[in-house]
Amino acid sequence: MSHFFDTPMSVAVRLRPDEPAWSWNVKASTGGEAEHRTDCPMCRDTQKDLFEACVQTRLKRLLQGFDVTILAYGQKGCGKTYTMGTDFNGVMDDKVGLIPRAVHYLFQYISTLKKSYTFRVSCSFVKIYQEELFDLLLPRNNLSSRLAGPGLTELEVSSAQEVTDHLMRGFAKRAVGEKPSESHSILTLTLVARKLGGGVPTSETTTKLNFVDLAASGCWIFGNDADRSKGGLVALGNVLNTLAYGEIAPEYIPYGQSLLTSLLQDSLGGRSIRLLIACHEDEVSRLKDIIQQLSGELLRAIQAVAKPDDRQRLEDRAKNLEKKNLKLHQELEQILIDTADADVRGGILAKHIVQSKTHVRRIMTMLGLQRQQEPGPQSVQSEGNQLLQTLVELNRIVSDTTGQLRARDNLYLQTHSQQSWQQFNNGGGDFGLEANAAGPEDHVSTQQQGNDEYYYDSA
Ligand SMILES: Nc1ncnc2c1ncn2[C@@H]1O[C@H](COP(=O)(O)OP(=O)(O)OP(=O)(O)O)[C@@H](O)[C@H]1O
Repeated sequence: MSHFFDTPMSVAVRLRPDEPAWSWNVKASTGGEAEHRTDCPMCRDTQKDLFEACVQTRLKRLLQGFDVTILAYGQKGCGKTYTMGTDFNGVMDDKVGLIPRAVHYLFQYISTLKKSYTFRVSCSFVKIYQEELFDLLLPRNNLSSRLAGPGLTELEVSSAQEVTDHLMRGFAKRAVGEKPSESHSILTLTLVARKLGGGVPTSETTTKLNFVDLAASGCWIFGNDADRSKGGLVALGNVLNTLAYGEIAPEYIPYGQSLLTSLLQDSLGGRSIRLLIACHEDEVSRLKDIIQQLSGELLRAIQAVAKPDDRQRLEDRAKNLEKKNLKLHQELEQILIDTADADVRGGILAKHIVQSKTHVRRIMTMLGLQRQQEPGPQSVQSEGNQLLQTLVELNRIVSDTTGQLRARDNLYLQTHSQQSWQQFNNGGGDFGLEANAAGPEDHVSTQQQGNDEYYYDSA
């Protein structure tokens, strides 16, 4: 925290330490007629830093006759309770908020002044929910009680721990019935200081220290009355705005607009020091959260209305078919290596080619169906074309291999025939006519394997 102006009305902006730094000014406008602008320090500091920079010095003003009111304002979950320490759990660690720190500091401070003063400190703790006041310190039951006549419980306290014990008990009651974010809570310490002169009191000063953990708001406190349902927030804004004009007679300050402002009347105007801590969540983080939330909702909506994804299914099917075809191709190559008989090879080749053609036709049929609904996905077409290329290549291999095998067989037969004829001519004679009937030319087939039927027109 850089610096802080000790003025009657101050505004501090609190950002969580993990949020990115950003600068801003708070502008409190009253309809354009008067304008009060406060340069706010960056409050991404620790609880300790915040306390030391903003609260500590103000506590000393209590003994100078000033009421001190510290208010935490902001949207739901932005750290009002954390900042105030209203949810204190009894452990004084780094995370402890302003209230426990302040009461410890205050009791330590007044203990150093005992030679010149006597002190009486009392504590009250209330919540305001929908313009009703609930006493959080009534000892007789565990629930907060709506006030009806007798007035607030004020418990005398002589140590910081007594105050924090009351705070913890009261906070537990605050949470009963509705969410803490829907109610205001006010912890008030009333300090009666009697100045000693010659061992006897010579003067008496009564001052109040208020910690106000406001209900969550969705709007900035100044100049926006959209949040009227939160009751006191708008009234508080009106009071603070009016006070910002300067010297104004109390009857013109709209304290009566809400229970909150009525209760705090003495501590908001006159000789009071007010600190409003605007707890703020980072806008970028908030928008990111919204985007994430909307993305999730969109996805869920799509899943709810979408039919099964045919395109994906077709692509998966095409890939499976290509894998099968590749396997066939590998088997074929192995057969070509292993098999010596040309006719057997030819038969197996023909079978595989038929299988491959079947696969291709199935893919093409699926793609054709898909195209009737919308343009076929490029990836599926590309799969189909690749498979066709494979088949064309396969066909070429088959033709070449068949041709080579036949040429070899023909050569063999020719040679064999020539040998036979030679043998025959040389006088073997037993199979001469048959050998002539099955002349070498008849074994040579001119079978052609045209490629045309494998081409797929992807247009
Ligand atoms: N500056 C901070 N550093 C670390 N944690 C924080 C800080 N501010 C808030 N938190 C954490 O964020 C959570 C919400 O904070 P908190 O309850 O104080 O918000 P709130 O404004 O009081 O909420 P509500 O409006 O619901 O009452 C808590 O778990 C709190 O510990």
